[in-house]
Amino acid sequence: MLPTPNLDHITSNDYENVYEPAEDTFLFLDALENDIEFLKNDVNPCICLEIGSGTGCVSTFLGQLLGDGSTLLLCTDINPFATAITVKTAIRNSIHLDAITTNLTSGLLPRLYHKVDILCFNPPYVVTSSEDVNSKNFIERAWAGGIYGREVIDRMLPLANDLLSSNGVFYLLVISDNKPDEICERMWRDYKFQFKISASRLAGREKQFILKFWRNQT
Ligand SMILES: C[S@@+](CC[C@H](N)C(=O)[O-])C[C@H]1O[C@@H](n2cnc3c(N)ncnc32)[C@H](O)[C@@H]1O
Repeated sequence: MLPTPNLDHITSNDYENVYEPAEDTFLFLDALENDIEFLKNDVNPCICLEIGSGTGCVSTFLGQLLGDGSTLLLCTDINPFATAITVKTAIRNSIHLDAITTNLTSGLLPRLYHKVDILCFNPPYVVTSSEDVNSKNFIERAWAGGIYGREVIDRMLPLANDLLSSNGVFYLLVISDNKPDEICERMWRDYKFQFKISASRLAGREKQFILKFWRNQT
């Protein structure tokens, strides 16, 4: 396994405002590393986009896995502290990426000259009240997913359909409470995305899954 990105520039004070990498983050890294030959050879990405990049650990790791620096790495996060740290993490690990503070993909489209080939989202997925989804507290906003933990996820699904290139792939982290079967059915029914569970892990009592969606037979 490639070493995880160096995060020693991030202080405990930073983690009061930015989601600290946890089991879900590391499951994401595993799923990307397991798929790297497929991603390099079959997807051959021009643009990768991570929504909700937090510390930037996932996108920086993806940049390291892809290795040649020719893929444009873009990140968004609704939290300005997160986008600032995402850029620092990339620089600390000699990766170039751009990070934009915005809600999901708003404000991003004018910057895209090509559809997205690899889309990653480790969303707020914990079941909470709907009010918590729009909390002013950035840490709460990192995990609060509203009803069934699906409120942010459900806003992202149609955007994934709009953004992905024809051979693009979308990795989405979910937990059992989010009803992964229903998400997959919806992606197939509404957008004809094929799907599989790319990785899964029990973290405490929570079963986490990385769902992988794509359009073509790959
Ligand atoms: C579970 S954390 C994941 C962070 C990081 N990707 C990781 O794996 O460690 C979810 C991230 O999504 C961000 N987020 C929440 N709602 C968002 C939205 N509407 N648009 C963009 N980012 C959002 C949070 O600020 C947080 O950084």
